[in-house]
Amino acid sequence: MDAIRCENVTVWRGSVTAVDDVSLTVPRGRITGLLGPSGCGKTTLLRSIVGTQKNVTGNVEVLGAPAGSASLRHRVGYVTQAASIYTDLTVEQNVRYFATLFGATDGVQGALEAVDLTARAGHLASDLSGGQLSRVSIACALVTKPSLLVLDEPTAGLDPVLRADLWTRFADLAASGVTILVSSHVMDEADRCDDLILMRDGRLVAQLTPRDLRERTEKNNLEDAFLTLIQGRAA
Ligand SMILES: Nc1ncnc2c1ncn2[C@@H]1O[C@H](COP(=O)(O)OP(=O)(O)OP(=O)(O)O)[C@@H](O)[C@H]1O
Repeated sequence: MDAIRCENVTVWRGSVTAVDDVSLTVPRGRITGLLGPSGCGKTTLLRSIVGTQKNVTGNVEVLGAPAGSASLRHRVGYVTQAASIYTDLTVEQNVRYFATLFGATDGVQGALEAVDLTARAGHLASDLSGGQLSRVSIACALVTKPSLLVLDEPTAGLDPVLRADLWTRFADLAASGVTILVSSHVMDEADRCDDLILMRDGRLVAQLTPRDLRERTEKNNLEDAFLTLIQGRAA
């Protein structure tokens, strides 16, 4: 069974069709990258999948249940673009808070290690840099041990070493059976994914593997390949 099934999903935000008749599936236990230019509808689609988006038409099913169902709350982790943590708590207190809510306090140290924040565990979140705050958010999601982890541009603003570390961590999680859906507008991250969902102007451009994208467009560079795909569609 697929982790996510979207059928004819359309979302209006104000006068904008942020997601326009998108149908796709996300397989379990793999890393699926949701890629496309800024404003193409990635966040809106992710919000529809985790059940926080209003005005969604069509059908969104997650782990066999309708998106947003109460039964999914303990099974889906969502890391938003803006860090959603308590700035008056320390790094460790933030992670421990979410761990306690989900009955997973044994994973606190592991989650801190995964995002390389063990040395900052006792620091107040208000004293952290933007990149460090993002990493606390990721640790708060990791510690809940979700079956599906949805991450909205988690590597934005991180240095290349940390980005590489995080992608390795995502690969480890996927290998352990966790489904990962991760958005990015940086095409060089596409190579880290098993499958790609490419969007533009609210619409699904293609769903394929990085290898298929290269073969279909005869471009080795994935940024060029994406552009070629779009231009081919526009022609
Ligand atoms: N609260 C809102 N009200 C009205 N329109 C919105 C709102 N939020 C987003 N939009 C519009 O919906 C469209 C999709 O936005 P969305 O944030 O989903 O894109 P995105 O691909 O995630 O962009 P980015 O990569 O910059 O985060 C855009 O045209 C945006 O201007």
